[in-house]
Amino acid sequence: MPEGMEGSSAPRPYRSGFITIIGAPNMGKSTLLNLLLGQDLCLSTPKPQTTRHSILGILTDPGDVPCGPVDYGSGSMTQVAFTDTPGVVRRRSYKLHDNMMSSVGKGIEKGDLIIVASDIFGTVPVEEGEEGGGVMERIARGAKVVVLINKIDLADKITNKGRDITGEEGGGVGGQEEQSFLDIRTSSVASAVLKWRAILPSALLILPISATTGSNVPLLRSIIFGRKGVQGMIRSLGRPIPGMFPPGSSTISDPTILGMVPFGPPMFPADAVTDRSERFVASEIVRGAIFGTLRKEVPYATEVRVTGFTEGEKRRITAEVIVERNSQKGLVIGKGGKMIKEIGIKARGKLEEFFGCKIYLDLTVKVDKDWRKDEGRLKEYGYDWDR
Ligand SMILES: Nc1nc2c(ncn2[C@@H]2O[C@H](COP(=O)(O)OP(=O)(O)OP(=O)(O)O)[C@@H](O)[C@H]2O)c(=O)[nH]1
Repeated sequence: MPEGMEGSSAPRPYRSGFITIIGAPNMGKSTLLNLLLGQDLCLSTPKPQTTRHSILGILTDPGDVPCGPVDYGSGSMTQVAFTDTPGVVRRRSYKLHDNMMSSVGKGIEKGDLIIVASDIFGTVPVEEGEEGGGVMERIARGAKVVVLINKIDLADKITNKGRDITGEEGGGVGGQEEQSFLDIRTSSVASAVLKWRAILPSALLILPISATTGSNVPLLRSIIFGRKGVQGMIRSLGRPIPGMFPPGSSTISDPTILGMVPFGPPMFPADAVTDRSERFVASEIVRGAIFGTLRKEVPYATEVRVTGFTEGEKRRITAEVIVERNSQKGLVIGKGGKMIKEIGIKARGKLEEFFGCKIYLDLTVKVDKDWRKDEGRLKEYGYDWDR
């Protein structure tokens, strides 16, 4: 039994399960998971296709959770292992894309609940078959699904301000009418909800959120963990948006909410955050600094390999930045080493924040021609075909 899990053999007081977050590139999947976890585990940048590996983020809710039909009180516990997956790409140009989509498919297979992340700018349907990683087929075999319409903080930018999303007469701002759900009054959000309801009629919930401002994320969390009072929380928010709940129901019934995560003993120690190694996290942080510094295609052609990682209060991390061409090597290094220095400063700051200690970072740049096309090289760089 893993350390910290002693006494977890009785299955009933626990719920534990996998929730897989999927969606098109740049929908805010990683931002959302970081917010749920309360730390920056996953790379989130304005560039699409930042996420290349599926990453498990573990959240354990230790108490005051009604874990099902029976309220077990403060000894109850729910553990959710969220999987952040790469954005679903339609055009696969490299073996790397095959690996990314393979991990989406594996995540979908593993998920007890699938969260489909979308945004208000144009819903990208999850297609059947390879492009969608088989999500429709998985739902047909019993996976539950929740759709999130992210980036509602930007809704005003693309739609008429002040329009009541319920579409009912007299629903304008400042009237005497009942408050519409969460006071989101933009038609873009309302039409996105209806669009997704048509695509995934069985979705348990279609919820507008903002992963940057946190709008509705506490509600999402309470729903996932089946917290006490969640029904009241939903009711207090006002009229539901048409299509938010499955046909025929105006809210989620208690058993459905409480059943999002199945019964079972915890899968990880209560203080676990991820199943990934510290070296992996370090390589992702350096890759994030590259995405945040370099332009156009270059970040996509780079990989980071941590070659040295010491423990202790002052850590030394050595890493290779791998590129595909000599010309890219020049761009990564920059005039007089300016670029690599900037990447190093950004990465070191984030590394120190994550690991909570002083970091010495040594970066070197290396060319490995066409590494993205070569399965063997991908495996060597940690692209796992089994997860
Ligand atoms: N305004 C706004 N921006 C957001 C929100 N959520 C995410 N973003 C931004 O959207 C961009 C993409 O976010 P990510 O979390 O990297 O998206 P992703 O879906 O993981 O992206 P892939 O790596 O392509 O799969 C980043 O610049 C985020 O800061 C949101 O709710 N509102």
